[in-house]
Amino acid sequence: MSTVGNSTNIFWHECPVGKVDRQKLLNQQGCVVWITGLSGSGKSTLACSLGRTLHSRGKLSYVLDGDNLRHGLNKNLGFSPEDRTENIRRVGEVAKLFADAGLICIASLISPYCKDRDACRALLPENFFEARLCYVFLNMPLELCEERDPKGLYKLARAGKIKGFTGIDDPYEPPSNCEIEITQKDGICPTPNEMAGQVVSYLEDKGYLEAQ
Ligand SMILES: Nc1ncnc2c1ncn2[C@@H]1O[C@H](COP(=O)(O)OS(=O)(=O)O)[C@@H](OP(=O)(O)O)[C@H]1O
Ligand SMILES: Nc1ncnc2c1ncn2[C@@H]1O[C@H](COP(=O)(O)OP(=O)(O)O)[C@@H](O)[C@H]1O
Repeated sequence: MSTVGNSTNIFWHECPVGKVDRQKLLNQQGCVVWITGLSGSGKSTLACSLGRTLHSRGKLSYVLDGDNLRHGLNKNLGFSPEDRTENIRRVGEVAKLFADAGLICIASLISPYCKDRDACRALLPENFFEARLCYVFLNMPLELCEERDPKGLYKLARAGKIKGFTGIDDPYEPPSNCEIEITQKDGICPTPNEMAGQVVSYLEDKGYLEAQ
């Protein structure tokens, strides 16, 4: 019996079918690929490209996209620092469940604050064989993201019509400890396929695309 947060008198129930059994069934290892970067840096594009590549190789993945989750699970959250922290915490917990289910979970959120990303890392500790987290920093310059501006949000933020927009009047704290960093080469952004290839190579090297 234990107390966790505000939950008192709670019990943990173990099920007979475990993560290792599920991983054998799927012939892969559950893990979390967490894509972080500015709005417009290409997070959703990479997430979809990676999901497609893994699917074509017979690997089961699921995309948790920040924008999409704000249509449901996180629809009561805004963009204050506290709400962003709660957003990342919830998605971290959901991603952990997906990884435990044996899936390759692709989380794609701005996740701008170091402390929130660190908290997710603590949730999925590297040395704990049941959980794995790989941060992918989509390190694209603000100028490029602003030039792309597919939703017109930078324009609204510059005009003062959106307050607290990441990169404009709310900070993006670049990660110093990410597993993969994707940048422009000679001023050219890698294609979505190339970006996905970089992540797939990492997953292959780690052995995550085979059962344990
Ligand atoms: N103030 C502000 N700052 C940043 N982004 C904003 C804001 N308001 C709305 N949007 C839209 O919300 C998307 C980001 O949601 P996330 O859940 O990924 O954000 S966060 O991780 O909680 O910071 C983001 O989507 P992406 O462009 O895909 O990143 C925007 O479409
Ligand atoms: N590797 C890329 N090369 C060229 N354009 C890209 C690339 N990745 C994304 N884009 C374009 O940039 C814009 C923003 O991409 P998106 O995936 O929506 O970013 P985010 O999810 O980070 O907001 C879209 O119009 C998309 O087509």
